[in-house]
Amino acid sequence: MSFKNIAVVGTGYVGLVTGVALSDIGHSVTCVDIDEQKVELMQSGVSPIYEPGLSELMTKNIKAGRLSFTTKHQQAFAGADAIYIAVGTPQKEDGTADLRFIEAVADHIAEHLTHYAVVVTKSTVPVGTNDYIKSYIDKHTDVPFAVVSNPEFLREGSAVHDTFHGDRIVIGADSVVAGDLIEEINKPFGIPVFRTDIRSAEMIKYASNAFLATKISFVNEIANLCEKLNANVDDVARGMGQDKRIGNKFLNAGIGYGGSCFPKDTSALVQIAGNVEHEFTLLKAVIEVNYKQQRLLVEKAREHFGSLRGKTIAMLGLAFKPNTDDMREAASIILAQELILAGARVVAYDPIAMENARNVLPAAVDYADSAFAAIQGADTAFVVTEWDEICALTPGDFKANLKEPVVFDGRNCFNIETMKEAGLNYYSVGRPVVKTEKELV
Ligand SMILES: NC(=O)c1ccc[n+]([C@@H]2O[C@H](COP(=O)([O-])OP(=O)(O)OC[C@H]3O[C@@H](n4cnc5c(N)ncnc54)[C@H](O)[C@@H]3O)[C@@H](O)[C@H]2O)c1
Ligand SMILES: O=c1ccn([C@@H]2O[C@H](COP(=O)(O)OP(=O)(O)O[C@H]3O[C@H](CO)[C@@H](O)[C@H](O)[C@H]3O)[C@@H](O)[C@H]2O)c(=O)[nH]1
Repeated sequence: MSFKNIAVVGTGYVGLVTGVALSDIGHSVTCVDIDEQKVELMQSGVSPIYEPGLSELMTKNIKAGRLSFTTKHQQAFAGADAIYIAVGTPQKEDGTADLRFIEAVADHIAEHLTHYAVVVTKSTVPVGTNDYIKSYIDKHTDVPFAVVSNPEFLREGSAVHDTFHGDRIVIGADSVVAGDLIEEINKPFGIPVFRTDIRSAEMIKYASNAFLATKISFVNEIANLCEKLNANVDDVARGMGQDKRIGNKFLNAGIGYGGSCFPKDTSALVQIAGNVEHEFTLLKAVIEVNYKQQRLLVEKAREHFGSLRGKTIAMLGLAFKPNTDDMREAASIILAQELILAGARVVAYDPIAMENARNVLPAAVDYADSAFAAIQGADTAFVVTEWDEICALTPGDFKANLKEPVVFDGRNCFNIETMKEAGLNYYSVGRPVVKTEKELV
């Protein structure tokens, strides 16, 4: 195996983790980003994002001389065998993918490419985008190059683990030689490789995310039914999941999916379908179910209290999932907005995402230093993200600190029986409501 020179463009969750992992398996990697502050941090060995295990691996490979950072594309591309594109493809107002950052990278490649290299697209891009990138660069340079689609499947919060232990690596290439190079680069990971054409690879990414989002909205609809029929969705999901054809993953009912991928990628796929005059009815329903689900706790609290005006609500967990500092499309944003609009006071806490949260939550939100501090003196608590620290609160903690013994749990963190024994009113998702004797009279 010969190690390669690799440039990675964009050092977000995908680019930085990819660059660090590729250097760890032996390649010589230069990461380039336009954000000077970020690059300065990374040059000093500090990761600008929170991702378990990333900092350690970063420091190790910088020290080994295999990993460096720059703001200069020309420097990163010099001598590169492969140029990985890992910039953002956010959602535009109409739901389509914004390819501005991809086009900017294509411009850089056209300007600075001096020798044959394989351009590898890691970013999630609509079907046909790699063809567009190819023709875009082609128009501006005579230097030969190939384009390969290599979509990324890592999850935030376990990005390093997923990169080393992924289920598959998808390589979409029209040039066999270029596909072979990317397969060779990835060989040390020891992960099964799936080879296909470029457009199918692009579609695999959207189809995978849309399918996972569908699983979540499906189980959430089952949860809503369970509430009306007095069944328990946790048991229903466990019973369903034992059928190997269904599988037990991604069947956790709750307040829906957030994050930087599912919301934008499901919307983009609806648009991609629309562009070829296909109405993706199923996916539209998945999105609609999620919209309602993200607002569920406010509805439940309104039903319990009547008015929320003047109530103080401890919001426990702000990131879109545990083990990340990412606030993109987090349910906490919607919940905080709705609560403030209803005249409530919100006291928020998250172990890691608080700094990012301050930039996106309404200005009226107050912050606490711990989960425990957040519930002290609050009327009620909303469990929004299932961080260990939050799930470690005991029913006794809630009972002793909340003004009213009522908890709204959006992630089914707590045991119904123990909440009942502690004398709490406890609302979760798709499970029987626990009401104190007093309430039931
Ligand atoms: N976040 C995830 O978990 C995840 C997983 C799989 C796939 N993806 C996809 O990967 C892509 C990247 O996502 P992300 O979350 O890592 O994005 P991000 O927003 O966290 O990071 C993008 C980075 O690119 C940099 N950048 C923008 N333009 C640049 C340019 N011209 N040159 C150099 N750097 C530039 C930005 O400064 C930023 O640091 C998206 O298409 C996303 O859909 C994301
Ligand atoms: O059973 C479940 C599983 C997840 N979620 C929610 O779904 C969202 C997304 O979770 P997860 O998929 O774990 O995190 P992401 O980092 O967004 O990862 C998804 O999006 C990435 C970006 O495309 C892909 O690479 C990954 O494969 C895909 O899992 C979060 O809000 C979770 O709370 C549920 O509500 N129930």
